[in-house]
Amino acid sequence: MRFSVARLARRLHAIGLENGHGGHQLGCEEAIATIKGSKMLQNSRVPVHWREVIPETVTGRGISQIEGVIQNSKKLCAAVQQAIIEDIGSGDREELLVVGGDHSCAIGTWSGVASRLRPYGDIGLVWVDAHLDAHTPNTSPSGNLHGQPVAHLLGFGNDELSRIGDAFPKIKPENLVFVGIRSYEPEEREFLHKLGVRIFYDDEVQKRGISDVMSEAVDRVSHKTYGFGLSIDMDGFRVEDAPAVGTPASGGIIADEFLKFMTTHAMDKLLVTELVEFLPKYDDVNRTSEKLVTDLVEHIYLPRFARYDIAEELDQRRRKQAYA
Ligand SMILES: NC(=[NH2+])NCCC[C@H](N)C(=O)O
Repeated sequence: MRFSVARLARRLHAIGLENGHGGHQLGCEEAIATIKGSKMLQNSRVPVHWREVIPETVTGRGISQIEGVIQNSKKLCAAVQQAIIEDIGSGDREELLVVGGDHSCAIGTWSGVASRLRPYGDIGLVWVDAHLDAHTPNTSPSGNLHGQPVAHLLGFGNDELSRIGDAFPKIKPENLVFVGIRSYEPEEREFLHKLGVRIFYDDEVQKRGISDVMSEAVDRVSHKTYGFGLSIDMDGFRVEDAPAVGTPASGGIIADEFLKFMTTHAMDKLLVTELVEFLPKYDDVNRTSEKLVTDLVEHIYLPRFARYDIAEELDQRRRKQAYA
């Protein structure tokens, strides 16, 4: 049934988690309201149907937010599981987008997807980011939970957080790849290297180009899996392409080339996309980050919805400054 017939998906369903207290700076909790109200996104060719928006539970800042993140992760996981029960985000007709929030939301998102699809197979994950986000509470220098989702998804760290959805690790190291990495602490790099996780650092991306790297990344996470997820942190892109972030890092992915890849590579096994770390109050006068969020949604999903080759049309739309 899956992947054997042409996809005729018609709707993009979205789940939002309004979380921000896992971040280094506050403000990502405002991303859902901005994206929901975005005229650019409403005028895009991929209308978003909001299924559910989950308010954030706050218990503190830094590591004191861990109780809050446990609550938020459980709620987001349940919402994602329910969507997949309804055949949304499971590789069939209906597509699922999860919007954060700070990147700690990834624990809820991918725990929901992995636990629900476990009877069918493992899931893969492409983690597009400037950061590795692979600390445990013991190694994190900042205590911030947005720097810790990956370790928990691999089955390490806080017991409650690593057992959201079910008691098993959510991602196997061989089914995880990072793209665009350029800011991390030695402990998290060491941890991932020991597990044998493939990391495409920013210098490799600069050398090979994002298209070449992404096609290898997608191949790797598709190989032995039921399907894969895409977790996109806005700070993975160059600051000029995505200014509205709380932890910017120099270098980064050229958004235009990333978007072009999305229209030229089939990504048949993509299950769910997650967009995180958009911090609206830092957007510029042209609302460059809001435009990139819109472009990402259009470039990832329009090719999946259209029956004809959409690459050229998207190319033209991207170049048009009409939104600003
Ligand atoms: N999702 C993010 N923006 N993560 C940034 C993490 C920064 C740093 N490695 C930390 O643990 O605090």
